[in-house]
Amino acid sequence: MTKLKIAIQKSGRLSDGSLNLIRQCGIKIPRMKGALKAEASNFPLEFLFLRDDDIPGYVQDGVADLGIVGANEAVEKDKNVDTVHHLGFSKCRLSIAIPKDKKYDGLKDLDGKSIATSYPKILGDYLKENGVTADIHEISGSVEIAPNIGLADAICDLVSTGSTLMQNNLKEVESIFDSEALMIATPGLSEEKKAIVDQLLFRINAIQTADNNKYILLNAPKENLDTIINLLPGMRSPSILPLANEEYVSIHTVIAEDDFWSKIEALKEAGAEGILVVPIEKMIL
Ligand SMILES: Nc1ncnc2c1ncn2[C@@H]1O[C@H](COP(=O)(O)OP(=O)(O)OP(=O)(O)O)[C@@H](O)[C@H]1O
Ligand SMILES: O=P(O)(O)OC[C@H]1O[C@H](OP(=O)(O)OP(=O)(O)O)[C@H](O)[C@@H]1O
Ligand SMILES: [Mg+2]
Repeated sequence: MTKLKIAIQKSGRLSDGSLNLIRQCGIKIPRMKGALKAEASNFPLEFLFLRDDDIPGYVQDGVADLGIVGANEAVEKDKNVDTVHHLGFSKCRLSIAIPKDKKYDGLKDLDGKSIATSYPKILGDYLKENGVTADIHEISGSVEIAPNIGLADAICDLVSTGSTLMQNNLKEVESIFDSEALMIATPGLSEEKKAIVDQLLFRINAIQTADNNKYILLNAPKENLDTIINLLPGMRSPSILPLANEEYVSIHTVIAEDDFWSKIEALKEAGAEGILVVPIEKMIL
């Protein structure tokens, strides 16, 4: 039977998100501690647990058919791989930062300076596009320490909350690349393998759609039913159920998480009561 091999990060910022996604897809991974390979028991998928830096290369070469990596790593490694899905977790940005007490009036201030980074390609392309000539000093980790030990004038590294920059007396001056986890694939997979990728993507889409929506239940006075229904753009139209109190009905529908908070005041004003918002596990449109 054809099986797909998927490379995921062994341990680090992508591991939990990758494993959670696979589990939410209903795929069981019997993982032995320390094992670098595992096979799903209920889906034609084999897992390789690797360093994230190696994943784009392994996917290009077909050692793995699929991989989950940050967009930052996928673009930096510049391998011949297809992006098959944006996964929406491990969101961060690649930013240039300088010592907090240094003046900064714009990119031209970086001319002639040295910048330490683990992302020489993304940074190099960005500087070139913006006509800045700086010396890129490649280091593989703990980049934020560089200005404090006289290794470079500035850094270019991943930022999420900004707390690592703050702890190292640095300030973010340019955000140059937005990243999130991507699913990448070897170009030209066989039809059998593509069919398995499609099954996996079907499940992932159902989870992502569910995550972006909420199931909402509320009681509404019958006299304001039209107003309330107009506030609730359901998948098709809301379900209306009778209640013991005949002046009220119960409305059930699905609403985008983002919409919910913007509609809540208007719903209450129209007399909606007993509003329940329930997470959805899977949603197939
Ligand atoms: N602070 C963060 N918040 C969210 N996502 C992040 C953060 N830092 C990194 N990432 C994303 O997670 C990926 C992996 O980050 P991590 O720090 O685990 O890498 P690593 O130390 O290179 O791991 P490895 O040992 O596998 O090489 C990054 O390439 C990026 O896409
Ligand atoms: O803005 P923040 O929320 O502070 O996150 C940014 C930090 O997170 C990542 O490192 P990580 O903590 O994964 O450690 P690593 O350097 O060992 O990869 C990244 O390289 C930054 O240093
Ligand atoms: Mg790495």
